[in-house]
Amino acid sequence: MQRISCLADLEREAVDKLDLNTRTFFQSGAMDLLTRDDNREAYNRIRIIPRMLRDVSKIDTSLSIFGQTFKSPVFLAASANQRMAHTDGEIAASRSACKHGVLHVLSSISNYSIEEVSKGVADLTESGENTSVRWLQLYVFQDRHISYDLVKRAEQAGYTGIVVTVDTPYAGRRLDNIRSTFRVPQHLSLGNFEKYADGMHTHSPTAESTRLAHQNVNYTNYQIDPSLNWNDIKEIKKLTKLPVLLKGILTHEDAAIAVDVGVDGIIVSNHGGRQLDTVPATIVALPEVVDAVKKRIPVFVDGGILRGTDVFKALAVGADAVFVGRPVLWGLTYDGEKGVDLMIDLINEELRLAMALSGCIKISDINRSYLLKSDLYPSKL
Ligand SMILES: Cc1cc2nc3c(=O)[nH]c(=O)nc-3n(C[C@H](O)[C@H](O)[C@H](O)COP(=O)(O)O)c2cc1C
Ligand SMILES: CCCCCCC(=O)C(=O)O
Repeated sequence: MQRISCLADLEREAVDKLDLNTRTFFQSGAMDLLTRDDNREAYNRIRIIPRMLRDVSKIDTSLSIFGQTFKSPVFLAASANQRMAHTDGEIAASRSACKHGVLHVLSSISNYSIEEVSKGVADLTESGENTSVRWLQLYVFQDRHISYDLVKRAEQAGYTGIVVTVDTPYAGRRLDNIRSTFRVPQHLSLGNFEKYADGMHTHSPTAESTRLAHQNVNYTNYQIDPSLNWNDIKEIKKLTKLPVLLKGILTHEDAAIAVDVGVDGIIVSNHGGRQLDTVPATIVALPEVVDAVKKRIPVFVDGGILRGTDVFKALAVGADAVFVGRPVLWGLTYDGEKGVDLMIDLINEELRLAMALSGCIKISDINRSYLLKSDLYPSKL
């Protein structure tokens, strides 16, 4: 077997190990996969303009967000059902993030619960060497009590941020999942909802409803509430003292409203191309969001990030940090926690090298002057 030298190698190895059901769930995007693929291709079209002779013998990738320090700006995005990749699932991903001093976002639709993931990393933090920083990704369900309870449980279990996903009032039409009649394996449950399976919560997204949801293709059994709107965001803000971020913003108009309603951070995301096909690649949407936000709150981006140079480009445009989604699943599939360790090490090493070779010593040195201006897409402004 050849040595794994980059995240694309890791993806190839992982994909080889997966059955059709899991592989299509992880790889799928909406309709013709145009946005999923454009997320990557748009990074490839941007050129870096390097500077020389700047003593790059020491490179510092650390940064601070909401008063918390991280060792690298590459964070782990939320994805549902991570035990489909490896039996240790979300616990393995969170442990790896903790050891590397980066943030991990837990999906509402995780197999391990909010509390199980916290317990699963506790031994790493006991020595005081590591701090585990976890945020909860929140789907707002038709039974609002469930979503609000998830926020409270996250607070109690030591999570330090709430990421409300706003691009999923309905699931995107993922043709490969439809063709292969995607199913969550029978032995997996959705850890967060077991306590609501009491007959009182008829709108609880149980594992059974998830199975049905996938079979029904339109996923209505997930019970995500399509009536979600800006007033709900204000309610969620009132509910918690934790920073509340919106994931799925793609325009300067929505970014401006988000700042006005008091949101604490924005994740520019198209859900890895899984929702509305033909929306812009996220690196294309990023400049107008960054310009609208004017550094009042942090802006993050995800989608198609596979290389250290992609991370560099996103930071140069103005992202405070980036998230990787599928690469976490490739790492988990390849070798559980160790596979995620490998994924994080590889992309961090590439980022350090991209910084050194372009003459940037620390994260705050990276800015738009390091990108060829004509490669930055004209936004709709
Ligand atoms: C298999 C899979 C499951 C996902 N589940 C969720 C989820 O539960 N909640 C959510 O907000 N985003 C979810 N996402 C989207 C990711 O958080 C992220 O936006 C996306 O994967 C980024 O693109 P990338 O995979 O190209 O890095 C999922 C993505 C994948 C691939
Ligand atoms: C209503 C759609 C729920 C999808 C849940 C998991 C997810 O976000 C994904 O992309 O898959």
